Amino acid sequence: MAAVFNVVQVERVSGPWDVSSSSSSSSGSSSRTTVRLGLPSKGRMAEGTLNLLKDCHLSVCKPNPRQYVADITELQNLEVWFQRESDVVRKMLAGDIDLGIVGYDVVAEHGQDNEDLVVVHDQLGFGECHLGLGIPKYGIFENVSSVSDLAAMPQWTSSRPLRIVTGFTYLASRLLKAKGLEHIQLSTADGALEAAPAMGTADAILDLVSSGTTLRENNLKEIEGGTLIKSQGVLVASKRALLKRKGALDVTREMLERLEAHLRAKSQFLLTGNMRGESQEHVAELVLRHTRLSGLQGPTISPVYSLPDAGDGVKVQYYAVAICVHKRQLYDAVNELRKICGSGVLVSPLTYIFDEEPPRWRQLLATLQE
Ligand SMILES: Nc1ncnc2c1ncn2[C@@H]1O[C@H](COP(=O)(O)OP(=O)(O)OP(=O)(O)O)[C@@H](O)[C@H]1O
Ligand SMILES: O=P(O)(O)OC[C@H]1O[C@H](OP(=O)(O)OP(=O)(O)O)[C@H](O)[C@@H]1O
Ligand SMILES: [Mg+2]
Repeated sequence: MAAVFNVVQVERVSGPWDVSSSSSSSSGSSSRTTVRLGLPSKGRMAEGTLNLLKDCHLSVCKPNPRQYVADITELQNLEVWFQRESDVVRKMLAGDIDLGIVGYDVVAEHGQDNEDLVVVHDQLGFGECHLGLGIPKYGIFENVSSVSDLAAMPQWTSSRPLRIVTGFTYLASRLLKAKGLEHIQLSTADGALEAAPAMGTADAILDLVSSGTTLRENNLKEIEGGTLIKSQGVLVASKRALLKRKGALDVTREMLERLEAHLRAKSQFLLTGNMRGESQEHVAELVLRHTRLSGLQGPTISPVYSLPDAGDGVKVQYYAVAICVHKRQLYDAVNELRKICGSGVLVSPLTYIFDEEPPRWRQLLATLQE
């Protein structure tokens, strides 16, 4: 097991990265003319990141796991660097990377509240987990079900604090006290933290949880109030880079727009069906009054022209209705269209829904002006 910190000491000691040195760019960063995007080189977040970018038609070519530099054809003047997630954040603070996609937990722990970091998109929809306390189900913890129960246990004193093992010492030292845990002692380890209580090397753990299987398999439980942060993949940037590096803000905007538009579209299907009706207005009325289908702004309705059996000239008997529906509502939507005599319903996936300027972009510009 690595170093043991007393909470009070941890607060005074700099983290793995001395943030105070981050205000000066590392050598060469100011003369660099390309924009750099840092992506996870391995682990859970690597695949999710590459898949999401691919779905946004921002394909990063990574033919082998040992390739650490790449580019994205669609984004000019951009270099992609594959790094461990914590290094993406550290290098961003040092001025060596401008933008990155990593788990929010890594930004919170290794960014250490540095004001240069700005989360541009906070919900990329993969890598969901939370940082939570895990305590044994057995022994003195058997009836402990909340952080307040844990804090109220007479066992923890300044000479015998609650020993918590975690890879998140910065967040632990910042957030656990605020939850009322007075007497705690932090220690760190690189992995398999869940073994520590049974080994007797810690009383509790503070680690990432997603399915909860590892906790369960090790006879540990989560408790009410024990979640410190929720996390998922985020797009993060260096404010200095966005303000000073030529092209950084343009690349960020394009990435943000594509991500927003894709993440919005991902949950939707486009339905088109033909309906008999007297006019576009009549069909619109049927759809709007007799179904719960309204699409983004409302249904799009267009005439379907056909040649009648006898006579000349084209005739309109059908109208095509196009509507976006949530994937979960697909079957209900098809039935609703059928109810008002819709037929031949085609269903297509959507790649993007570009709306007006994304609120996250406006938010970013406001943050940059602060
Ligand atoms: N159940 C989970 N456990 C850990 N991380 C998760 C989980 N679910 C999502 N994540 C995300 O994945 C990131 C860690 O990924 P991973 O465990 O593959 O890398 P790592 O811990 O850095 O590598 P290693 O485990 O080899 O040291 C976390 O920072 C978090 O954002
Ligand atoms: O809630 P679960 O779905 O069970 O996931 C949680 C576990 O996954 C992670 O470990 P990882 O697999 O990264 O192994 P490591 O300890 O070697 O990093 C994390 O540190 C937990 O131990
Ligand atoms: Mg891990």
